[in-house]
Amino acid sequence: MTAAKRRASSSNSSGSSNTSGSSNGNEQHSQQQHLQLQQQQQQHAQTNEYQQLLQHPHHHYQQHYNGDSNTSGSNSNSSNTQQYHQRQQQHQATLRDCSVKLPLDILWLPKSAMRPAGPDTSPTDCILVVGVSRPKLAVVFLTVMLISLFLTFHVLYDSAVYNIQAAQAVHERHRLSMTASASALASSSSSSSSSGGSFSFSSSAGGASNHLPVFVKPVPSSNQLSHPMVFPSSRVHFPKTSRRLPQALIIGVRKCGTRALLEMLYLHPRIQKAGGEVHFFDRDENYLKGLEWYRKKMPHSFRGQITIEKSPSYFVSPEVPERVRAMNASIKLLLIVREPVTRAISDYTQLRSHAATAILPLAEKDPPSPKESSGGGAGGGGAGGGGSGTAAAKMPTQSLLYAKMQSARGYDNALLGGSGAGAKETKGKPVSSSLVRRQALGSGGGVAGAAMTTTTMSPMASAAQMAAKSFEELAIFPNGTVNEAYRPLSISMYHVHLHRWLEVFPREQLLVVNGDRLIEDPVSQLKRIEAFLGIEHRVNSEHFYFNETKGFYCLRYDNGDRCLRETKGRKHPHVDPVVVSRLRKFFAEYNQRFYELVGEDLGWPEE
Ligand SMILES: Nc1ncnc2c1ncn2[C@@H]1O[C@H](COP(=O)(O)OS(=O)(=O)O)[C@@H](OP(=O)(O)O)[C@H]1O
Repeated sequence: MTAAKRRASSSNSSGSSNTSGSSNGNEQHSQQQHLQLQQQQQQHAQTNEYQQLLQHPHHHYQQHYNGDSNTSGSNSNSSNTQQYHQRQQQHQATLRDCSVKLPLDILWLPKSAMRPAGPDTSPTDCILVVGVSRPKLAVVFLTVMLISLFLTFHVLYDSAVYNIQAAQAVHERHRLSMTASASALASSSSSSSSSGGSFSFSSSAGGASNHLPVFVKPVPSSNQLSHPMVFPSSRVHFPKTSRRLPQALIIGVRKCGTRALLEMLYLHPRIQKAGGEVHFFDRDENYLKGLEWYRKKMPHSFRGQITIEKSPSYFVSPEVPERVRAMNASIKLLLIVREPVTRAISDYTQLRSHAATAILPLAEKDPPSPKESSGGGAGGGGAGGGGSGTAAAKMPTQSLLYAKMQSARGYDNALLGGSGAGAKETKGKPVSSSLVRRQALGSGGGVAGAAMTTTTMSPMASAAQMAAKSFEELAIFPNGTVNEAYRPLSISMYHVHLHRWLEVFPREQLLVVNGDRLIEDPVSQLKRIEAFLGIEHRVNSEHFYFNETKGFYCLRYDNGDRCLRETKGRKHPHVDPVVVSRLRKFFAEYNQRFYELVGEDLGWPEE
């Protein structure tokens, strides 16, 4: 207690004794003052004790305990003393531990060190004085701690964001695959003929994204991040997905296993695929829509993934190589080939199947008039062609089927023996074909094709003929010569088409995949392709199992086993071995030229 306060206290107390009997009011007043004074004295004593404690904590602590034992007076005994000593030893051990381990001197204060913050505050408001012996070190220490905390948080945040995005991408991949399957079912009649019936079970993204139902929310584009960022994106690169133009193309050949190849490659985590055949480079109406249109047909992919699209008709369309180079001169090209005669028979089998499916429903109803169907093609009849849009709307099924058949005729009239008006394309979108024929076949082709024009024959008759003719009839003329203009045969003249590609792209940019080997031993072919694409070897035998019923390898994805659809691996019709032999001899020379171009002998039989 200070001297001034002591004086005030004594004068107050003497004043109160002097006036004690004078009046009740004075008495109450002096009692209040006395109480206040007592409180102040108490607080002052506590402050002194606290200051002593800060200066001599050990000493004070001892006194504190001593005081306790003194108050208990005669009750103090040996067990109390023992307890006290034990507690004191524990306490001192704590002090020693802390001061040794840390670079800072930390003073642990007992609970009794907590004191009211000031005379005006309530006893519950306490202050704790923290003393730092080395303030600079403490600042560094605290800063390091704060930075590590921040970085830890940041790393956790980033990994959470990454996981969310990755999950979204996987979900999107699956969702698009499901949607594509659904839309493929819905539009199978209009698309299967044009895609050669090759729309697969697991098509995803790409063209399929076009058909997303309205209730499916699109994935936010790469440029819009749907989460707040700790750092600006220029400094931290979150793995983003976006639609990218393909870095690799499966350019053909039709019926050589292009779908199987794409699905097998899709087993690789670095590969993203466009689901449907986009036909960007070979169809003028698509090509004129521009690269942005094409890009939007591509699936979402992470940076570092390779987007692949396959449209087998690219291989045989003369304008395609230049167009592809204009998009990306360093693009990687995959060409899958198969023994040419088997390929031609496979082609014939598919064309005949399309013709048959086109006939069946039409036979039950009157065929639509040519006028009604004139605007159609695969896109369906209606207003665009000058036909009756209303009529088309009233008979969607019939129109669709008719359109499908017409589109099949575009290529499939080749089934009747020639290249025909629409022979260049495969999806009922006629583009000038004479040039193709001249380039591919020289002067020999087109005789039979010219004899059979689709305009002179009713669709049903045409389809019926398509379905009725045998492969032998179509491939070999009655005089025994080979019908080179027959489309399934002309496509099998690989060297003609490849020549055009190699005029535009260096040989190293093109990998020839053996389709016959892909059927028998997919892993060996995929290993080559992985190396060619510059991605690590990931697809192995665990990803496949042989399906006895189907007679083909089926694929093991993370979420289940799948085989290609039944349009892949159709049973081929029996073809007269004499015809097969005749055709093999015919192709022997062409095959040799092809081997020379690719620098590899694929060993196809010559008779
Ligand atoms: N694993 C597996 N499963 C099923 N089918 C397989 C497989 N691997 C290759 N193939 C062969 O692929 C042939 C179809 O080729 P494409 O996919 O290029 O046809 S299409 O041009 O897209 O229509 C198809 O031809 P066909 O047998 O004549 O139907 C198959 O022989």
